Amino acid sequence: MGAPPHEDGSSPHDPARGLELAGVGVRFGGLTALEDVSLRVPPGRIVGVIGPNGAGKTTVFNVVCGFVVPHAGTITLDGRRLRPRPHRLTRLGIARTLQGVGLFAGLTLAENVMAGATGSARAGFLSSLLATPWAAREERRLRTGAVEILERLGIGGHADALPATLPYAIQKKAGLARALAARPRLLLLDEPAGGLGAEEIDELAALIRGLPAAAGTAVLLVEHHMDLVMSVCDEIVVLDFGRVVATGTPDQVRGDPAVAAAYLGTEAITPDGTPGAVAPEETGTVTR
Ligand SMILES: Nc1ncnc2c1ncn2[C@@H]1O[C@H](COP(=O)(O)OP(=O)(O)OP(=O)(O)O)[C@@H](O)[C@H]1O
Repeated sequence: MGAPPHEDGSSPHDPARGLELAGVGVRFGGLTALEDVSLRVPPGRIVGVIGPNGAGKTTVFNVVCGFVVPHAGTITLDGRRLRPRPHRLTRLGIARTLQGVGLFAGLTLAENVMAGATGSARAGFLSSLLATPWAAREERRLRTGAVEILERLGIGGHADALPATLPYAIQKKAGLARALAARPRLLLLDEPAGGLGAEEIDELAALIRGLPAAAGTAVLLVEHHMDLVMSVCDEIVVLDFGRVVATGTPDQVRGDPAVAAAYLGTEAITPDGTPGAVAPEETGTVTR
């Protein structure tokens, strides 16, 4: 057994723990967005958060990023209490992709990824300002690392292109590359399938599946697209009205009556993530 937790809810640093939310509660005025939410994302694992509209998925994402401060509970990363601030995430070992793309429009893909590695959009300024051999070497090193990541995601050929000149799916991958460049302990993926077609989502799923095992990264995925969630996640946490109603493997969650009840009475969620009145027995999907 490990050492006991500290008074503030944290434990001694333990890189095997990953992200943990314990008893997290969030209120917006009189509305309870999260109530007693606990979940764990161990290193090297992908955990998905799903739930009907308004269930609290984005709020989970926002408390981990520091956009929303919970009134109750604790958030720890590798045993250490997290008090996240959006501008300090890189330093805390956290990277995130955004619902849209969020790349710097004036920077090439490689420069965007370099910015992800340094936590600053000023990649390239260093050598132009200092003009020292050291600064030039450092920039070459960053660029080599950036191009390697882009190649790993299959978009190395676009390293010198500006985002707006590329298809949306490539821009989304570049957003992922930028997040990976920070070598995060925790990677937060916010609706990565948004705006992509079925084939592009399959490709993305394959990429996401390959991420954490290689780097030991903990991945938290918030996503509406059931097929992506079911195919990439090791574990799924289901929220309803801000509470965890089920946790388990994709198969366990699919067959859980509490999950079906949470989704009951609203549109069916089909495997391609589109709404439609499809019976669960026909599709093997969760309906609400
Ligand atoms: N900034 C805010 N101010 C007030 N209420 C909010 C705020 N953010 C979220 N809420 C409310 O908190 C609840 C949870 O919202 P949240 O966006 O986390 O749900 P969600 O599961 O991500 O929903 P969706 O699937 O529609 O994106 C909802 O009732 C929502 O209206």
